[in-house]
Amino acid sequence: MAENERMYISYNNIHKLCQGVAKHILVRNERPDIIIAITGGGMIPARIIRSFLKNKGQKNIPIQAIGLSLYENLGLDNSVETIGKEVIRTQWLDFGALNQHFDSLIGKKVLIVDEVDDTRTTLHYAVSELEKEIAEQQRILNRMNEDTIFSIFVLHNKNKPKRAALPDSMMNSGRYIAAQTVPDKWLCYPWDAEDIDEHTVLAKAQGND
Ligand SMILES: O=P(O)(O)OC[C@H]1O[C@H](OP(=O)(O)OP(=O)(O)O)[C@H](O)[C@@H]1O
Repeated sequence: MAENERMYISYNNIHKLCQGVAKHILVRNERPDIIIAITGGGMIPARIIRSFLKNKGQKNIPIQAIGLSLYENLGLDNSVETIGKEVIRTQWLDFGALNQHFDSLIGKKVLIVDEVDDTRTTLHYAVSELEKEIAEQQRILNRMNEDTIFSIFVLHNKNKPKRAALPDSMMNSGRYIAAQTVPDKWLCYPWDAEDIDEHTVLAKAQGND
C-alpha cells in the first residue's frame, strides 16, 4: 500500500483527541456513569478519556469491556450476497464487585468507546445488543420508566458508505462523537507499531501529533 494511503496516529494525538472529546461531553453536561470499551481498540481511548471525564473528588467512572471481533462470513450456507463481516461476541458485561451500584445499565448514561468506525458493523451490533438486553431487564425488573442514554465515542470515523446504522435518536442529538472524520485510508495506530519512534515521526509529519 502506498505511504500516502496510510494515516499514522501517535499516542500524543490520541491523548489530545480524547481530551477534546471529554471537554465536549462535559460542556454538554453528559458525563457518563459508565464507559464500555469495545476490545481491543477501544481500550486505550476509554482509559484516557476516563481521566478527562473524572470529577475531582468523585470516584473513577467504571470501565467495562465487551469483546467484539469482526470475522469474514464466507457465505457458505447462503448466496454470494451474504458474504461480508459478522460480529463475534467474545466477552460481555460483568459487573462483578460493582454489583451494588451496577445491577444493570438501566437508567444510566453509557459511553461506548472504540477506536474506529469503519463499516459501522461493530458499533451497530454493540448498541443493538445492549439495547435488547436492557429492554429485557427492564421488563423483568418492572423498571420501564427509566431511560438509558447511550453515547458513542470513536477516535476516527471513516468517511465511507456504512454497512449498518446507529439509532437516529443518537445521530441527531450529538451523542455520536467522532473526534475526527477521516478519508477511507489505512489507519496506523501506535499500538500496532513495531518501531514506535519511527511511527511517531511519520505521524508528526502528517500533522497527527
Ligand atoms: O466499523 P467496523 O467495520 O465494524 O470496524 C471497526 C471494528 O473493527 C476493529 O475491530 P476488530 O474486529 O479488528 O478487533 P480488534 O479491535 O480486537 O482489533 C475495530 O477495533 C473496530 O471494533
